Amino acid sequence: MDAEDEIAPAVQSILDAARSRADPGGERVDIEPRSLSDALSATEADGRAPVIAEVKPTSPTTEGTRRDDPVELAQAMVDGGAAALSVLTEPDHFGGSPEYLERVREAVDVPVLRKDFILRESQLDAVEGDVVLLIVRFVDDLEGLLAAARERGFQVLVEAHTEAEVREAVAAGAEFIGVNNRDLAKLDVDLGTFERVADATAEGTEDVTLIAESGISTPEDVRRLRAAGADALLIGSAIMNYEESDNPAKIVRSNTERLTNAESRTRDNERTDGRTTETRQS
Ligand SMILES: O=C(O)c1ccccc1NCC(=O)[C@H](O)[C@H](O)COP(=O)(O)O
Repeated sequence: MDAEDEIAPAVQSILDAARSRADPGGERVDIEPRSLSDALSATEADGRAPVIAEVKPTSPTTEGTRRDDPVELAQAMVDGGAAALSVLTEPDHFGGSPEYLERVREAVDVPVLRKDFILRESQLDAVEGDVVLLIVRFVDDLEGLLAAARERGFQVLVEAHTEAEVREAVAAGAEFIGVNNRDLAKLDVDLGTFERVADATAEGTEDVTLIAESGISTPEDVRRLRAAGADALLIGSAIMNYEESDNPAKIVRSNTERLTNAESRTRDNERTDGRTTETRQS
């Protein structure tokens, strides 16, 4: 898909900023990553839904900016049972920074995803993380960038929004594919996106870890997406929007613990769509 095809002005602005951001300079990173597969499997084995909890101070669809210490937030998310963390490093639209990621990764022992809009190889070297995000729609040479990320030791979460993008990600060799429920053309969120795309690509993604992204805010949402085939769930706003009377650990916990009794596991069992799969390891 053409990156400039139908895109929300806020997303165009994010892309423009990513294109004009100076290269980080310095050395090429060389990472010994914490395994995302192992972290997701361990949570699963513990009878909980694997949640990747996101530290996102603000976003184009959020009002205001949270000024909480990212390290305290991250620790609360891990205390709440997050299998892994995602940290925004995009500064201009999400209030993130590579330094936040560095501090968070030092403070926790779960894998940390660098959430940013990476368009070219040099941007991979801004900071060490365990996983980087590449968005199919925005990357010109997905295979090349995937290889460049892996050469540095990163695991890669390849983000898609449509069936065609998932197929592109699979063809490029992605092991982790995120299906974003947020349409970057309009910024609407529709959990049905994951359901439709996972169903349409069931044949072909058997060996892929599928992650449902965006718009997930209740244990019911988690159950619904797990039933549709999500191996893990990426949750940002629902945690970041916690009220003063609440806390992020409690919100993460509510989205994992309550699933213990749900009959929703997908990949290790016979799926409701009749697809039988094996336990995923990579
Ligand atoms: O979050 C946004 O408003 C946003 C706007 C434009 C492009 C990307 C955006 N978010 C990136 C993400 O992928 C989400 O932060 C992530 O999936 C978590 O979503 P949510 O739980 O809905 O915060």
